[in-house]
Amino acid sequence: MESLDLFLFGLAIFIFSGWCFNTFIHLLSIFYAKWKLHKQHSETETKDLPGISILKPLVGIDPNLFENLESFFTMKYPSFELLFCIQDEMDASRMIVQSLINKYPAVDAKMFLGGKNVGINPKVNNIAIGYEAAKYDLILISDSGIKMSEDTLVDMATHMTQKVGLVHQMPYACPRRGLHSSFEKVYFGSQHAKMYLSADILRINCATGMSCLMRKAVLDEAGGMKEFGQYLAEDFFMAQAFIDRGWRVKMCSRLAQQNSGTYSITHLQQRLCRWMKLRNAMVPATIFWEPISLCFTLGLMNAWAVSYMLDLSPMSYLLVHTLLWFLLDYTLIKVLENGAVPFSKIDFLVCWCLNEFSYPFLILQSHWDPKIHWRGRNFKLKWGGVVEELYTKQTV
Ligand SMILES: CCCCCCCC/C=C\CCCCCCCC(=O)N[C@@H](CO)[C@H](O)/C=C/CCCCCCCCCCCCC
Ligand SMILES: O=c1ccn([C@@H]2O[C@H](COP(=O)(O)OP(=O)(O)O[C@H]3OC[C@@H](O)[C@H](O)[C@H]3O)[C@@H](O)[C@H]2O)c(=O)[nH]1
Repeated sequence: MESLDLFLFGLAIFIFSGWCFNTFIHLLSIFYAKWKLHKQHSETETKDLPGISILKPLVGIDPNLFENLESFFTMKYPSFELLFCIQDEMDASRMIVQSLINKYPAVDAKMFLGGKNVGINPKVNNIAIGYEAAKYDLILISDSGIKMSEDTLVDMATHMTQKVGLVHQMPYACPRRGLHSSFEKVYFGSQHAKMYLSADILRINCATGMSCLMRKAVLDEAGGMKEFGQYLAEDFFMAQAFIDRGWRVKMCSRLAQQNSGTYSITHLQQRLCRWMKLRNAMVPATIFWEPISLCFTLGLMNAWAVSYMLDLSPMSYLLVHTLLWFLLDYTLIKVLENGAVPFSKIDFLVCWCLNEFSYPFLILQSHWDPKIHWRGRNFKLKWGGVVEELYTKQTV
């Protein structure tokens, strides 16, 4: 009996320490975001910045594509080229790109059609020709849904100091209409931001590939696009290749403004579930840690722990815990917004609850259905992250 008591007491201490650690990284991420993000750059900083080849993989169109791509033509940066990689020759995005090239003749922009089969990852295949044609030593891979502000490239390039090999942007979202837009902001501005910022402080590889500036020579040394095309999470393996070679991977001070015109809560959740499947295969420790780092799971576990150790009411503890977590998340999103949050506190509460209650089901789904569906294609992931494509039998 005594040894069971000892075990339970030890377990309660362990859970309580996990809670303290989690609250510490929550606070740390807020202070780090306040210190790191939204830095201004002087005019003199922009001088002597190196040229950048920007790779834009495109497949299909959405209502905001023109606006998003146009933001690349209007950036303030000494020298850059835009390399639009269009997966399918008949793709409607071709017309949008052509009209922008005509509208901004002074901008160095080219189009590449059809990609090149270097592996399984369709995004990597799509950018492979543009990658080979890139004329600068730095390349920026930037997804189609990203909208750039005028000074983002300057911010990224100034982070590319001597020891740094890869500069990435933390994912966030532009304000759009409807609750689903607020939901996207709440997810990326709270749960995701806390982990992403903490990972950057602790130098854990967490780089998301939607906006990544990289030294091309290092990618070439690692095997080029052929090497990364075998993985679906090419972003994780690219960042790892830099770390393995002794380069620093750094987050910059501008957020990646996702502004796709096609968005809904279900669409976002399916995307998050796809990312979760990638994480489960590449970093299996997250299978254990991710579920218990959620507000209600950690809260319930710690409610038992504190009631066991201190004879506190688990219910009142759970209420205080949830309120504290909620307030920390709201503070974090305010810091990311660098001003007022563009929706009401009630909307925040609704989206926050929706995310906290639905996320455990996404975790279950990621294990239940391990196949990956991405833009109409199906893939099977192997442990380690290597992927193979699954084809559906066509019956005539
Ligand atoms: C009691 C508290 C313990 C805290 C443990 C936290 C474990 C959290 C696990 C996972 C959440 C990470 C979310 C990060 C966003 C990654 C987004 C993503 O999946 N992107 C993919 C698609 O672009 C990409 O291929 C993956 C890149 C990296 C995945 C690496 C995951 C490891 C993350 C570890 C984060 C630790 C945070 C620091 C906590 C101490
Ligand atoms: O078949 C495809 C799918 C996607 N893509 C391009 O890849 C980019 C990202 O696509 P999506 O927006 O569908 O996907 P995500 O935002 O979830 O991508 C994210 O997760 C998977 C990683 O490999 C990516 O680096 C990351 O950005 C877009 O620019 C898209 O045009 C292709 O070129 N071909």
